[in-house]
Amino acid sequence: ANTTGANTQNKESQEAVQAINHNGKVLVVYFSGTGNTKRVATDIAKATNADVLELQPVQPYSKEDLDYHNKESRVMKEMDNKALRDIPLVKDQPDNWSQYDTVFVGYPIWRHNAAWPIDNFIKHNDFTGKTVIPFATSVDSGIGESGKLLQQMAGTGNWHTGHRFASGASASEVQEWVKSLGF
Ligand SMILES: Cc1cc2nc3c(=O)[nH]c(=O)nc-3n(C[C@H](O)[C@H](O)[C@H](O)COP(=O)(O)O)c2cc1C
Repeated sequence: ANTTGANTQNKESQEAVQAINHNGKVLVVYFSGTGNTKRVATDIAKATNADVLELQPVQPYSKEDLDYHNKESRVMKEMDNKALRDIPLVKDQPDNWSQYDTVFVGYPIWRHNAAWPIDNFIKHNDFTGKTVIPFATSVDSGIGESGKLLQQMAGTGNWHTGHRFASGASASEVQEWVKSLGF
């Protein structure tokens, strides 16, 4: 590593890289109900040489559970009742957490916000000193306030605005975005 680089860089270019430590280890953490976010997460991990943790609810969501056209489906009941949105995860604390400098956090957009199965990951980890980059997939909604709300939930970490991909985003779109972050 070039230890004198930080001193010779001007302020502007330091801001341009937004404190991503590209020498550090990268982790991609995501929840995916139907596989779209999983695909994007996998493409990000390939492009950044990252480790991956898929967040899996102890009680997985079936296709019927995710039917948002049915008011009686699991996801719609959870949508209507905050008390049901505490979703235990098989594993919500990544191994060797302290070794990661950059963490990508991925989720589907559920009614204009981050899908709540990631909340226990956000609440149960300390993001101090880490660069956190949210990403989402959705049919047509933007990433909106979802990243900001997760940042508030976390209370720590250096959070980026993040990026929303269409449900069927191509690998090359993902690669371009990752490149734009300087990887
Ligand atoms: C409960 C629920 C709510 C959703 N709400 C939105 C929404 O508000 N806006 C949108 O564009 N897509 C919405 N979608 C579609 C998903 O964001 C989209 O299909 C996403 O790519 C799913 O990612 P996944 O395959 O990783 O689960 C919703 C899907 C579900 C299941």
